[in-house]
Amino acid sequence: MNTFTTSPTSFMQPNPGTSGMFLTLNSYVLDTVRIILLGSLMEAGRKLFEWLAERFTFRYAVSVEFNQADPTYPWIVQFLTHHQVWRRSKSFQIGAKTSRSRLGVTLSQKDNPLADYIPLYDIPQLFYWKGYWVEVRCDRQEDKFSVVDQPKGRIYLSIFTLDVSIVDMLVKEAKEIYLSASIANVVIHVADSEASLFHPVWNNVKRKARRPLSSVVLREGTMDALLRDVREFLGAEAWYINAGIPYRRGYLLHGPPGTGKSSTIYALAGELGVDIYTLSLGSKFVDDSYLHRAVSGVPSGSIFLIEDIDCCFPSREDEEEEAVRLSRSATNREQYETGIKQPKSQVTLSALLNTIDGVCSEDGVLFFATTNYMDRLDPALLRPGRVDYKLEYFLTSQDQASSLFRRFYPGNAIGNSTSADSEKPAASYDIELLSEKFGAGIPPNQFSTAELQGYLLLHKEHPVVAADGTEIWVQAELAAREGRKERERERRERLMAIYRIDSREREDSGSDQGSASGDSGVVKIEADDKGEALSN
Ligand SMILES: Nc1ncnc2c1ncn2[C@@H]1O[C@H](COP(=O)(O)OP(=O)(O)OP(=O)(O)O)[C@@H](O)[C@H]1O
Repeated sequence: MNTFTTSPTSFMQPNPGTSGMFLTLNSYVLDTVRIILLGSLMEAGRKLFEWLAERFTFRYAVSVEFNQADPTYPWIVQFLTHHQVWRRSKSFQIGAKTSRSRLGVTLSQKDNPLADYIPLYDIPQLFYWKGYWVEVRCDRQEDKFSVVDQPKGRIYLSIFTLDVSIVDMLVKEAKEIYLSASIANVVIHVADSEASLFHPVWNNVKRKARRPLSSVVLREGTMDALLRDVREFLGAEAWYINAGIPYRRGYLLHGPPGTGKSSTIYALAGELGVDIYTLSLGSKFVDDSYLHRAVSGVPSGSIFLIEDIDCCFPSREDEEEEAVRLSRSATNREQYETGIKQPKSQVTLSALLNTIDGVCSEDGVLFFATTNYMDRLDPALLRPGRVDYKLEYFLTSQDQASSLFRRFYPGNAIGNSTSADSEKPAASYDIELLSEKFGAGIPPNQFSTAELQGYLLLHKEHPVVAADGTEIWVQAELAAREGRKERERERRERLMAIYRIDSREREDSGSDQGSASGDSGVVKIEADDKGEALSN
């Protein structure tokens, strides 16, 4: 009967299997808790350290941010390159060299490699500069709020000092290093894309090789006078301030296309070592607000250049008004063929005048504008104070043609003819004589320097051929020009005829059918002449 006896205490006694499991579980839990606690403590410690470091940086460091879309950005890249801060980076993005500014440093400046090496790290680096520790960090984060395509890079510097003026010192040094590094180039900042309200507009940097002033062939004394004027202005800041006159000066270069207006400005910028900031008023995205922001971003001591400034005022020109009237009855194709243009700029005259007045511009900016159509410009734009110096360009004189020739064949003062025709015996030549021959063959005030340059380029190895062929080339060019003029005149006449018919039809809109059909017949004849349906 004792078969099924159970001791009442058997429940109380630990079961070795269960208790082992319980203990193991217990130790797991304890370990986990310990690990969690340790992890939390470490994380808290890290956060605390970060917080303290941040507090320390905040309290004892001056922090600055450089945005890739801002002109100061290349200065700071050059500065960091100069101090070899990027050297420690082991991770790069490589991009083919383009004119576009990017967070790029060439590893070896001597070899001028074909790619930009762009450091990718965002771990802060420390370097020592003039007795200060400076922390540098860069990133290329996407700007989620930007609706337009903007360069994304940023560089952050923290200088461990309480003296804010050290930033000035650093930026000044950065600019000096940048200028001396770009001494062989003219740096051109172009506002050539949309920019949201919160972004700088100068987001494209190009470099052009510096061009000597003497390479621009102008009338005697023209370049010297311009250079003297600009230098005088740059040295007269105190005078302007004392006299209470805004410290700015406007230059308008006007004349036919291809006579050297832009070349003058680029050569001048190279000579003075100043950057050019340029935009086109004809760009779709350039409106009053854009112009205002652009000019506000031009640093003192730079050139602000607007090329073809006349595109702001098409309606002020009589011929254009006539053309717009004509366009009412002309098809799109005719508008295209006859060069009829709709107003090309969204910038209003008052915004442009405000800009030039210096209301929103930096003091010490040299304002340059070019135009092929001086007479289209509003007189308000031309008044002294806005445009202080007007320089007219002309088609080439015979002297200019000769000196262009001499510039074209340097180092060939006397030599042997390298005639294109290998049958001909080589003959010796004198560049001075050839240049005179060339100059004498060019009718004065008929050709632009760009046209002559185009001709000489055809014979860049053959000065004798160039000089000998001048007359034939001139005749051919003048004949081709006559042909173009004739065709243009015919197109205009056709359009005028259509316009007259169009107006008459509108006047006679209430008159009888017979008269209207008579007019339509004339339109048809015009259309047939042109080989296309021109009727309205
Ligand atoms: N006076 C000049 N001396 C030397 N080269 C010139 C001169 N004029 C024009 N050229 C050459 O012709 C080309 C066009 O010149 P540039 O752009 O300076 O003319 P522009 O007057 O500004 O023309 P546009 O009014 O069409 O802008 C350049 O390659 C330049 O080297």
